Amino acid sequence: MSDTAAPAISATGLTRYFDLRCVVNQLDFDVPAGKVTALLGLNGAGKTTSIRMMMGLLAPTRGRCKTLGVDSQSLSPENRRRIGYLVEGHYLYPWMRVSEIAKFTRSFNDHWDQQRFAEIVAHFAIDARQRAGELSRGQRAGVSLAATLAADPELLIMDDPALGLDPVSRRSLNETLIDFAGQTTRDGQPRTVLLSTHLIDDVERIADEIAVMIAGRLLIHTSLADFQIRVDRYAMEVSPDEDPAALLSKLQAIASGIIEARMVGKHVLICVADAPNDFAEKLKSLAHGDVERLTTSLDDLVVAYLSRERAEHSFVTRTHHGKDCIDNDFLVSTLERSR
Ligand SMILES: Nc1ncnc2c1ncn2[C@@H]1O[C@H](COP(=O)(O)OP(=O)(O)OP(=O)(O)O)[C@@H](O)[C@H]1O
Repeated sequence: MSDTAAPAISATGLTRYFDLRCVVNQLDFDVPAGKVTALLGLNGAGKTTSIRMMMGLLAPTRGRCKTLGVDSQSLSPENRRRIGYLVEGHYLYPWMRVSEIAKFTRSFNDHWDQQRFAEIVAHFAIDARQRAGELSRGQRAGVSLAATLAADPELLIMDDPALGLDPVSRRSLNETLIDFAGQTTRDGQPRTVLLSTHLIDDVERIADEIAVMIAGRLLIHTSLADFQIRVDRYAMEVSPDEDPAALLSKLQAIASGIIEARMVGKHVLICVADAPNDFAEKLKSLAHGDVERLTTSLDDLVVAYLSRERAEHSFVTRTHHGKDCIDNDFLVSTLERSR
């Protein structure tokens, strides 16, 4: 899929207030067609509110959003047919058998794929004769997923679909998603997935792109590979009487992308984006011992961003103009002592 194709979702200045509180703040966010994009953020970051505006279920206070090329506030039933929307909770009529849920849902869906429904249901080890009320939470998630995907959506938006699922159900969900995202629709359109989640391990398995929201703002949006390449962690040994504020200033003087610096025991753990080539060398000149570049999981990197109270260093590789934009306006770091 070419990166120049029109985005599946394109939000411009999307903003939402509840009373006087701004919960989504000037969101510029393109969700590329044909890719799986994971939207991350702490509780209350504004993910669900953003998704509801993208789905046309909530009006923005300012700004706008095009979903599959149409203003999200004016999506027709035909437009909506191309969008699958799955939220956590997975409500199903408890008295319906799984097979009846399929029959019921397909009755208002021209593109229904019964084989896909049956395969997904089987993947979650569900007997189609069971009633929804008898299913476990994971199985209910499986039926909702099957019903959503059997409708052959071009755009799939999922809000925390794996919430509360056991590891086996989560694996089934992830495998189903990977399989689904890799296929085109019956009309030959690439499939796009936007997934809000707290499960970073899952993101690593299924997402192409990662977007991070903090306090209503989009802080990072880039490819997963780029994120992992651009963000690094180091451990630097320091003297026990090191002054944290002075050390932080020195760190910021050698790299503008300091995301987090935490004192743990006699080490400072530093998370940095776009570190200059000589960063490790310069750290050595500040250290009172070893400097080590840490092998770091995606979880470590994301948590370093999320653990800040305020949005700090950010990079959004996917702008409307397709160019990289590094926004250091939010670079306000504090060095924390946690010993
Ligand atoms: N209808 C509403 N009225 C008032 N405040 C709301 C409403 N909906 C959401 N909020 C507030 O907006 C903020 C953002 O909520 P939102 O559900 O978008 O966050 P989220 O990132 O999806 O969080 P979570 O990860 O917990 O699902 C929260 O502080 C929430 O309390």
